Amino acid sequence: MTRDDAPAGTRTTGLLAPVPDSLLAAMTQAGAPFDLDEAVPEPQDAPPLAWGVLGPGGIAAAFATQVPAYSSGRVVAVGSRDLSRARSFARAHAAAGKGQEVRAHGSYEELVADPQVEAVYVATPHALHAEHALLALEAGKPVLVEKAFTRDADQARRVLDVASRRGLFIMEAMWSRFLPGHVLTRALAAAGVLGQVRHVRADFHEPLAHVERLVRPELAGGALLDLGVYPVSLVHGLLGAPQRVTASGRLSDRGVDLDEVVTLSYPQATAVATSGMDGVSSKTAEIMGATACLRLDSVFFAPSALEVTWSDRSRPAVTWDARVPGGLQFEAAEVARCLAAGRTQSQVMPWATTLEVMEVLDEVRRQLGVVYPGQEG
Ligand SMILES: NC(=O)C1=CN([C@@H]2O[C@H](COP(=O)(O)OP(=O)(O)OC[C@H]3O[C@@H](n4cnc5c(N)ncnc54)[C@H](OP(=O)(O)O)[C@@H]3O)[C@@H](O)[C@H]2O)C=CC1
Ligand SMILES: O=C1CO[C@H](CO)[C@@H](O)[C@@H]1O
Repeated sequence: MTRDDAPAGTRTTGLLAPVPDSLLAAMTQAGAPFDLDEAVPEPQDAPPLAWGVLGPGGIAAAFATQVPAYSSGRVVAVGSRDLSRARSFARAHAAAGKGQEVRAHGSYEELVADPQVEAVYVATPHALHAEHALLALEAGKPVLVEKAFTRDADQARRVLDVASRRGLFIMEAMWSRFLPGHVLTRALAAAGVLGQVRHVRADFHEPLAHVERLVRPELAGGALLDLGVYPVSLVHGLLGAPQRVTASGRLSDRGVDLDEVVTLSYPQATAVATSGMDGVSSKTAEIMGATACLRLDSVFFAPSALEVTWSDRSRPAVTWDARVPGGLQFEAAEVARCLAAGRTQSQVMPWATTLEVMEVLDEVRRQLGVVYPGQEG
């Protein structure tokens, strides 16, 4: 089905503009007709879910704004190390709570024990994700853990092992994967619309060297876990786990990575993922196939537009305005759907994907010589 019968802007929780018929037709010609409604279900149609936010920082505020605004989910509680911070977050987000108060807890332990909380969103610095995910799992709660999933693959294995043993849902909050622009990108590549994918390039550099959680090695700072995880995850979503990883980059005086160039090699393809926290980049990505190139316009991890250009110059380029309001509602809706279906992992962001991405990040840091406190032995 196409969206051409829906005036632009009517599907305000999903798409602002319909996908061009020419793209959908290219997919059908390639033998894989694409049902956008099935691939990107409306977040408003997901089962309702009551979230508890663990760590009321910057992204937690975006989550608590976007999830109630654009999906059937709502935030019912927040936990902070400091009750006054929890209270002020709860006040700020009460209006979005669909008539329900947001309960403020002065500890993470109290948050995960709150009987009204059906799922926990871990939004703390990278080094603490494992500890906080385990806290929620031990309390019997399903968890959505901000990216990067954990400090390293060892921690990821430990967390996934506990989720598996307890039969509880857990997912890395790699929100880009659930955005319509990324779903369509993967579908176009998988259908062969671009020809065989030969090369992927993506960059994410932003001047963030003033951000405390990114400069501190004990919080697993550095560009890679914060920014580099996006291009690496994009490449993984298209090509899977690489055969070989090579990396070079610069380190700060405190020993975190300021930037990196990561090359991922596959039998039939290559990819270059770059990231950095002391420079500016276009934040674009290109997927270069044998017959066409797909460009994800800035920012590629929440694309404003997708453009396909063909090697056959007589074929007109196709551009789609891929913007959506919010963005975090898509991953939250996926959690709600998985829980309603009794699943412990998402098929879009499965545990194996998270682990393989973490293994790439580990290998990059090994080659750069970044060792976080606690990893020495
Ligand atoms: N999906 C996205 O677009 C984005 C994702 N992120 C991810 O979200 C996570 C958090 O990032 P962000 O919101 O920017 O971080 P912030 O620094 O804004 O917030 C982190 C929160 O963690 C809590 N915390 C617990 N222990 C510590 C500690 N030792 N030091 C500092 N804070 C601590 C704090 O809450 P309190 O002390 O009150 O309990 C704090 O508010 C990261 O994993 C990051 O990669 C970040 C930005 C965007
Ligand atoms: O995920 C993220 C998205 O972009 C931010 C920068 O603008 C990052 O700091 C953050 O962790």
